[in-house]
Amino acid sequence: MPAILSAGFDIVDPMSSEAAIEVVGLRKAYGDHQAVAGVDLRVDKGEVFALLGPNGAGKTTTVEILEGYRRRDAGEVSVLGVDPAKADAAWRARIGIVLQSTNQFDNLRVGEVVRLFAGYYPDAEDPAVVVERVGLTAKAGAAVHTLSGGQRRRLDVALGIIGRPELLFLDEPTTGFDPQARREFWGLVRNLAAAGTTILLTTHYLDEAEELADRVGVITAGQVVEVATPAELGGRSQAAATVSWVEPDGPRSAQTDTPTAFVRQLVSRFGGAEIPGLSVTRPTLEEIYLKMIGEER
Ligand SMILES: Nc1ncnc2c1ncn2[C@@H]1O[C@H](COP(=O)(O)OP(=O)(O)OP(=O)(O)O)[C@@H](O)[C@H]1O
Repeated sequence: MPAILSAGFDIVDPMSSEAAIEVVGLRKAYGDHQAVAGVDLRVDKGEVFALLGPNGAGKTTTVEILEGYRRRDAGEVSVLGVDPAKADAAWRARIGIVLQSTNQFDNLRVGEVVRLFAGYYPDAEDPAVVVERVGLTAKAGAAVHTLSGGQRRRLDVALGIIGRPELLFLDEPTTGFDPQARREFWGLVRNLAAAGTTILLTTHYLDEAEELADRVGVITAGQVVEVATPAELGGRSQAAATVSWVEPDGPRSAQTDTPTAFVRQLVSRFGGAEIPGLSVTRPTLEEIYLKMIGEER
């Protein structure tokens, strides 16, 4: 070994130094069923990454292995530079997990539960600040069992972020939220991301993935079939556009790779006048995603 390394320097691989999560060839079977069948994944530090996939695709199994809650059968896994299967309390304090609600703290008050969790971490955030960030200040003195479903989920998020995690796991975080609560929650996630927190999100809401994620990974049948930005997934950015408009005798639409040229022709045909009902659309993330998983099934 060169002297410089034996003198206590770490070997830093420039390719992996900015990865929060690196997974190569991850496998996990339950009995005969191969739930995770060779997953490769890399999430960069500071990134918001969404895992998408149909029910039973292997998302939760993968995430639980990354969280250190489930053993793998094979593969290499590094989370914040540590193998979660061998992780200790110091590593655990660096990650945040938003668990599905338990009934354990039902009789405590919101502020009390957050303060209780703050005591588990070496460098916890001020509980009152976290309660404010998740929009529960007005409920700080309320018993947990009196919260609505959406308020309860915000409390789960508060408990996930109280330890100032470098990496936050959010498993289907807005299930059961009303539209306004979802938007407020998205704002909270954006603020966390802006402050540098890496976030791994699983969701069945394509609009949520599109709003929040820098990149999405689609898992089907235990394998990652594509990783891309929401704008580029499944060739979306190159997909044909649909131009729609209304002629005197009824609505029309056309698919085209050159919508600008198409609209220019329409403009000249309408003599420069306003074209009734004109719209130009590309496939939504949901349409692209459903096509992708339909092809995989
Ligand atoms: N503890 C377990 N024992 C046996 N089989 C399991 C267990 N947990 C998950 N499975 C199976 O492994 C497969 C992957 O499940 P997993 O929960 O990882 O999928 P998922 O993508 O998270 O699905 P969902 O979107 O429904 O949450 C499924 O077929 C599931 O039935």
